[in-house]
Amino acid sequence: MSSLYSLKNIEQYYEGRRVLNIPNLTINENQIVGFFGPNGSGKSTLFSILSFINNPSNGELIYKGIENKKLDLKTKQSVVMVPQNPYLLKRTVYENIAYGLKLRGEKENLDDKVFEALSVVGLSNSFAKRKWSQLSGGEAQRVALAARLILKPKVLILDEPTSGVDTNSAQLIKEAILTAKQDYNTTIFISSHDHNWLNHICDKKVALFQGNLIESSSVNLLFAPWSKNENQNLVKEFIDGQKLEIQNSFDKKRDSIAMINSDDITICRVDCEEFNSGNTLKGIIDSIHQINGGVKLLVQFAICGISFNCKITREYMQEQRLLPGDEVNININTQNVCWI
Ligand SMILES: Nc1ncnc2c1ncn2[C@@H]1O[C@H](COP(=O)(O)OP(=O)(O)OP(=O)(O)O)[C@@H](O)[C@H]1O
Repeated sequence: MSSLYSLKNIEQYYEGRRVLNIPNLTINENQIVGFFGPNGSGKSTLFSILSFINNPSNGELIYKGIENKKLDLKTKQSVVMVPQNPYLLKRTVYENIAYGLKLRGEKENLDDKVFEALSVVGLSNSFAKRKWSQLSGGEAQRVALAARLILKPKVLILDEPTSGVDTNSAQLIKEAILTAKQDYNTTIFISSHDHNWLNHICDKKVALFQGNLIESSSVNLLFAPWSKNENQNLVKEFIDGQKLEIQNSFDKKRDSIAMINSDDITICRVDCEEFNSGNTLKGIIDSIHQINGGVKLLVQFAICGISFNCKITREYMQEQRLLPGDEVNININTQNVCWI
């Protein structure tokens, strides 16, 4: 797999304030990379740099081995973005989808290409003649996506593509993204607050916090509010009364965010007796799916609605008879927690 992007010491400043700081990031071709992090963490800023809309204040951005400032227009045009609130032209769906190709003077077989793009996003041909104003939020989002997919881009950047869409549209968007990866060899970057949806689609997940890249694989972020116990350690109190005490956290502020590596979490069936630590909680498995080419399984589970993940082997899953919907014991080793 060859590297498509290489970022070194990338910084973005707005009004004298640094909002992005990425010492090193390499992204390979034909990957789906998910970006997540709280509001204002720098996802859109990073996307505007990766799509060559903005030049970074400092640092080196290399795309296909070429410095960003030396890229030609055609190469830059092969990277397309669907922004958070995509704008549709006040015209028909057909004209919206055909617009990019027309602009590039590629008018051959336009009808077929528009219908193919519609079908990739799960919309029938009858949508072609609809006006932009006759679409639901989820349909408008998919039309905006179709308008980029028709260009068969080298890189497709999607800024929160599922915010405000229903589960059916989210599923259709997911399928369209996978088609782009498989059939057009597109590399895809997606930002989303929906960890479960991201886990099902991404080859790699990257967390951003206050402009810093935190982790490039599965990570668990536990946000405020925190309470303090008698040892002055921070304690997360879940709504059903369960508590998670973070060891050696007496010097941390109550608005801190705990970062728990998924390797520090072990799950076990309810009848398992191997845990004796006080930090054993109960949760429900949401999903189990393959990562790292099937070598490991990522288990997504929730403790009182708060999502976590950990990694297990297939053998462990079979031995423990773990399935989505199961209640499990969750042991969290809090000795290695990082704070951000
Ligand atoms: N043009 C701008 N001028 C000044 N500050 C900006 C500008 N664009 C973004 N910022 C600031 O940069 C920081 C990062 O913003 P950005 O939009 O990249 O975050 P985000 O992670 O995409 O957030 P969200 O999840 O809310 O979309 C924020 O503090 C924001 O206020």
